[in-house]
Amino acid sequence: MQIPKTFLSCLFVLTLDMIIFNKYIKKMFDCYIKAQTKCRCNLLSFQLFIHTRIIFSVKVARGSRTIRFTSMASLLQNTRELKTFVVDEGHGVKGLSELKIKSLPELFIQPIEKRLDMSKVVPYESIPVIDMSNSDDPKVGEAICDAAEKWGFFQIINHGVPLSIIDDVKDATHRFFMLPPEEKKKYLFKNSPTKNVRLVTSFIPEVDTYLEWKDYLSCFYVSDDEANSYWPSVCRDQVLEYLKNSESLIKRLLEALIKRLDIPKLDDKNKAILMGSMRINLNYYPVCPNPELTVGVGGHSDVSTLTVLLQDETGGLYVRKLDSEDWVHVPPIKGSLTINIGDALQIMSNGLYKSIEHHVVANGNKNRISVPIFVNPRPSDVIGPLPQVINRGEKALYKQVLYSDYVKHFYRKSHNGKDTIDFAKV
Ligand SMILES: COc1cc(/C=C/C(=O)SCCNC(=O)CCNC(=O)[C@H](O)C(C)(C)COP(=O)(O)OP(=O)(O)OC[C@H]2O[C@@H](n3cnc4c(N)ncnc43)[C@H](O)[C@@H]2OP(=O)(O)O)ccc1O
Ligand SMILES: O=C(O)CCC(=O)C(=O)O
Ligand SMILES: [Fe+2]
Repeated sequence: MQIPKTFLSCLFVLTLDMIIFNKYIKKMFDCYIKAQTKCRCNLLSFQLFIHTRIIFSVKVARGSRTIRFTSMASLLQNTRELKTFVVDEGHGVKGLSELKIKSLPELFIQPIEKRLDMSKVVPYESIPVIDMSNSDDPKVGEAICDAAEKWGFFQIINHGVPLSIIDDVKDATHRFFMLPPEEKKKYLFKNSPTKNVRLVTSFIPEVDTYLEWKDYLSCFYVSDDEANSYWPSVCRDQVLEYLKNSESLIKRLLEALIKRLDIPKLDDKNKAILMGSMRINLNYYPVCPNPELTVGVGGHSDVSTLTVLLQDETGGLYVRKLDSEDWVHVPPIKGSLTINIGDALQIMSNGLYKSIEHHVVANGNKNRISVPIFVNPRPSDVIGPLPQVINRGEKALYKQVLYSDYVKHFYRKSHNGKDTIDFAKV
């Protein structure tokens, strides 16, 4: 097979002596030719490591056949170059983690106050675990409302979402993140054909001064047709199936929660404001060289009505205990789901239910995934304390706000504990 002409116009950023270079370039061309003839890949990415200090990153794209050689030292020292590699080229922190770097680049070193202080973790406390097998039983409903008031977080077992569907969505998450960067890059906001699907590293890399050690794919559900057209095909069916299978669970949870707000049932009107839109994220937290210096996700509360969180068996999610400096670990329980109240429900319940700050630590040994379903009002809804709550004679603690304004406010700043809700305070 012929080597394409454009191969000759390569960009070299070399810190290598030419003898080593010649030896490895020959290997790379061999690899390229083999892969082109055997696999018929559109896009290939080879990364060869020499010692652990130098990386050759060879990218061969059908449209723009380019080869780029970058020294690992230069990549790690130059924050702009590193941000481009991680954020803009589809490598993500996963790509960085796979370079087997020995120490965390400065870009990811979080100020000490943003990291979780492990001395504040209390091992003897845990969030409630609720068995949902008999969810019509008033005692189960009471347990859900108590947990939402006192903890804002609880785990559920026997929730009715089949284990096979849960396993499929976990596999699908791994499949998506295993895609080569050239493939994942298609879902970066700047390339995605829809604003409802976006692949991101950290939280808001444009705003975060120090990046978080997390990649995520965020999909806002509009319709099956839209999902079929735009969601990544390697995970789309499993993610949709998981969303569909969670719907009845979400309704049962909301039905239980609104009873304590003097709302007898979930009708079309309150259903729209409580669960009118869904966003599902696939979170990937790769192995980190210095987990103690960074965060997976910094302390934040969700802006949802409620969140249904699926975590794998790794652990690492911590929840702040209500009105306290203590933190509690959420241990993985096989087949369980974690539920947390978001800001929208804290606002609608006039503070009865608590949207609690939570935090994910980075891990030095294992890649971790999690899949939150954010159950939300519709962007066009105006939210505020519900009339049924105010009719009980309570003073409104929150203003009426357009939900999309609230969410945009959340997405314009880095994580900072519970500060988003100030936007809606009276
Ligand atoms: C991601 O890491 C996280 C997430 C979280 C917790 C997340 C949640 O609780 S998600 C629940 C969010 N709620 C919804 O998505 C429900 C309703 N959706 C909306 O209200 C709208 O879709 C919208 C988000 C407001 C977007 O409105 P629209 O005007 O149609 O769309 P855009 O113009 O594209 O976006 C406006 C604004 O928001 C930014 N943005 C939107 N989506 C995302 C996203 N997925 N990731 C990052 N940023 C997003 C966008 O950049 C725009 O900003 P401007 O400043 O340019 O206005 C907890 C912890 C995490 O680490
Ligand atoms: O990964 C986790 O366990 C939690 C993630 C999270 O808090 C979020 O995506 O909002
Ligand atoms: Fe969260």
